[in-house]
Amino acid sequence: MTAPGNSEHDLVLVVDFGAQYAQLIARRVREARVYSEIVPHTMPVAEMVAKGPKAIILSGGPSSVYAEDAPSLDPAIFETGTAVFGMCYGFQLMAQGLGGQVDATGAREYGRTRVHVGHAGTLLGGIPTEHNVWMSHGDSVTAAPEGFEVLASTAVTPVAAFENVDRGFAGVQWHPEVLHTEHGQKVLEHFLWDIAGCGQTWTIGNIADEQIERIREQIGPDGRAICALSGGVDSAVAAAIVQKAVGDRLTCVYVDHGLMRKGETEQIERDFVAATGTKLVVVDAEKQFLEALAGVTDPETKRKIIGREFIRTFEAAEVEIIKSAPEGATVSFLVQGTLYPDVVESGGGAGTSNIKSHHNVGGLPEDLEFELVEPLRTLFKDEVRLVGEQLGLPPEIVWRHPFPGPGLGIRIIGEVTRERLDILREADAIARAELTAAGLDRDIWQFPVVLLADVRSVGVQGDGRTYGHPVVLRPVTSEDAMTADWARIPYDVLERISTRITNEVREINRVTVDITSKPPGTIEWE
Ligand SMILES: Nc1ncnc2c1ncn2[C@@H]1O[C@H](COP(=O)(O)OP(=O)(O)OP(=O)(O)O)[C@@H](O)[C@H]1O
Ligand SMILES: O=c1[nH]c(=O)c2[nH+]cn([C@@H]3O[C@H](COP(=O)(O)O)[C@@H](O)[C@H]3O)c2[nH]1
Ligand SMILES: NC(=O)CC[C@H](N)C(=O)O
Ligand SMILES: [Mg+2]
Repeated sequence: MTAPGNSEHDLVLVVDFGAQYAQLIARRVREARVYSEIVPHTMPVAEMVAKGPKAIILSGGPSSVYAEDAPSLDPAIFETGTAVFGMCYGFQLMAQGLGGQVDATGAREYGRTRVHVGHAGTLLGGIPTEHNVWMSHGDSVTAAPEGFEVLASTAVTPVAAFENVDRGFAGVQWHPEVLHTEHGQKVLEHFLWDIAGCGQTWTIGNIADEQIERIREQIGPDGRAICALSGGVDSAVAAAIVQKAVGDRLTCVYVDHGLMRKGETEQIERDFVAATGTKLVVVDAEKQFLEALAGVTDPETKRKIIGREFIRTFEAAEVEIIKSAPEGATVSFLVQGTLYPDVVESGGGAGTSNIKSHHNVGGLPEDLEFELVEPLRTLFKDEVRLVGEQLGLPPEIVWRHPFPGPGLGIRIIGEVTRERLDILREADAIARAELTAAGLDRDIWQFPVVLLADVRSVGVQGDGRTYGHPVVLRPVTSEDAMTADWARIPYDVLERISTRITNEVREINRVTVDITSKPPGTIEWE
């Protein structure tokens, strides 16, 4: 995305307090046709002001405003004459910095929460009095600062939104930037357009063309690259972009680590090449991965091992590729389909918590010798799907359910063994087949099946006692994986899945459904 000229477009700064959603806020601002940039909370106010922002948005964050080492906000920001909007932690910072009060009231709200709009004001104008928003907080504003009007409340949070339009200030306890919050974009637009007075002049450029150009420069005229290709949409789109940039100097490498689903490797070997015409090398690395994972149960340790073994596999593949490449050729670039959620969940922001180390970001080994090429690193899945469609990739690839790089390894709770993988593969194949048969693939974002391998429960089958394992069905709806809701799968479909799994997979005698949203849960169990 090219920076706008200073005078041409209004600028909104998103101050990042370690939020999961800073990049999402910046994106929503751009969708409101206003240019935005993210800055760390450590940037001095004078430096922010020097950028000439029309408005400043304060993000959420993991800390408590009253904690000793909490990222703070220089109150000078409120004297600059710039409009300010706070979300969650940012809202709490505004309350604290302007003379209100924030406390740990014990009222915690995670996920879907009903808000009641008592007084719409400018911020909540035209929005239904009762609506659902997505919350993720443990602290609450207990008193709004003087001169502010309280606009909304929830059953346990008396001050859930406020504004002082004369000074250009507003804030909400919830997350208007996430998909699951109703009317979130409207709230943001009311702030940007009606309170801060931002002009609607910004248009989003053509992501694919911009990236192709950038990658052509990064790899240079002679460089060669390998692409870590999984058959999923992210790496397919990344590969397509890089192929357009450097042509056949790109080789794709698919790793069968033994943690894939039933039939997946065969499908990729067959369909992917047919659909895209890429050069594909398939590496059988099952033994290597399972040996490295033997005896390991801790989720983060699993993730780091898998991340490391991926890189070791790519290094070995590189050596093979060079052997058959023209004389003097070297490969030093590794293309990955890394998306922004992979980065932020791995703790890759200013003060951002490490939620889980994605194998392709936080799970990379320290001695990585490849230079990474990640054309999708600032994007979200729905944007990637759009780029995939623009590039002409077939719908079976663009709309495939995401499947994490560590595969079934992070869906077996306990040690990963070949036997357990086979059990899970069977259960997973049944769940997927029934979902497809019910015509629900496009309604569901993802449908992990999780094997609780160290848990056993008593059952009765064929008049005899069984002592088997439970599986958890985890169907969710989402658009970008940043937030998710549990999917309301029809009972008859659940029934078919349950009956088939317990009939057909001998080791499983119980099927359960996970009905937790994200937050507080994540999509995967590990
Ligand atoms: N089995 C694999 N072989 C080679 N590379 C892989 C494999 N699994 C994952 N990767 C690499 O890790 C990246 C991140 O994995 P991730 O699952 O997030 O993306 P994806 O598989 O491309 O898309 P999707 O999210 O649709 O599954 C991939 O884009 C790819 O570069
Ligand atoms: O390639 C990946 N490598 C990983 O290490 C990884 N961990 C989670 N995921 C996927 O990311 C999305 C969000 O996951 P969570 O809600 O479980 O954090 C979901 O779509 C998950 O399937 C991963 N993908
Ligand atoms: N999501 C957030 O910004 C949370 C703010 C603060 N950590 C709380 O729990 O209240
Ligand atoms: Mg994948």
